[in-house]
Amino acid sequence: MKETVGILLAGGLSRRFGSPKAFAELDGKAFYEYAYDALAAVCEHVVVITRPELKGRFPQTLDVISDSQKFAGLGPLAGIYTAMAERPARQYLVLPCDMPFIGAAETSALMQAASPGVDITAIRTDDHDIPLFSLWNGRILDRLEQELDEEQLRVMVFMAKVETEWLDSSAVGETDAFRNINKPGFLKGADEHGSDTSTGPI
Ligand SMILES: Nc1nc2c(ncn2[C@@H]2O[C@H](COP(=O)(O)OP(=O)(O)OP(=O)(O)O)[C@@H](O)[C@H]2O)c(=O)[nH]1
Repeated sequence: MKETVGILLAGGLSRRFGSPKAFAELDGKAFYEYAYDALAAVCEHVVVITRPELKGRFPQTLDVISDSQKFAGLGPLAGIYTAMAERPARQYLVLPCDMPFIGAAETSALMQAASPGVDITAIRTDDHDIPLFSLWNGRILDRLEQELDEEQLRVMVFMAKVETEWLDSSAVGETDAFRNINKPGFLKGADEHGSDTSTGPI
């Protein structure tokens, strides 16, 4: 079994962004490539979890899978579940495709700062929680499936039910690194520090 598998979440609808965020570009590099590089720097393997219609847009050299039929398109928690179920590992480092300012420095700092033995370690800035940049223990897979079977799809609700450690973002990186880009305007105004924490089933 692998020690750490990276889960690159790229199966959302990107309604607010208007086109699939994974393929949006910043300085000529696709968002998903930033996330992939940040995960690959510290994980033995990276799996991209996306929608069937987007699979062919990723390079064939990457390990790209779709949400399991049972929970397809039900949000990030469902994506994390499928990746965990299909790629057994002791732990998983999760990163969404819309946080292009997270790099190897931040993924490695999160891995080092996480306490051993907790179910999930995630980041909290002064003004918001970042549940999707997080480290998940593989032993919670059954619990996660149970939750989805009960149609509980919210990441934050799941995190409250298991042992989640919230790290202050200052232990992992500069506040600016934790911006997620949900709307194209946030990218254009990158120096305005725009980001949006309002989400669907998170
Ligand atoms: N695999 C998978 N990933 C998802 C799913 N829903 C959202 N994500 C990913 O989770 C992260 C956060 O998603 P959001 O920004 O909340 O949702 P979104 O659908 O991408 O965007 P909006 O339609 O604007 O809400 C992104 O990396 C998404 O690609 C899903 O059903 N399956």
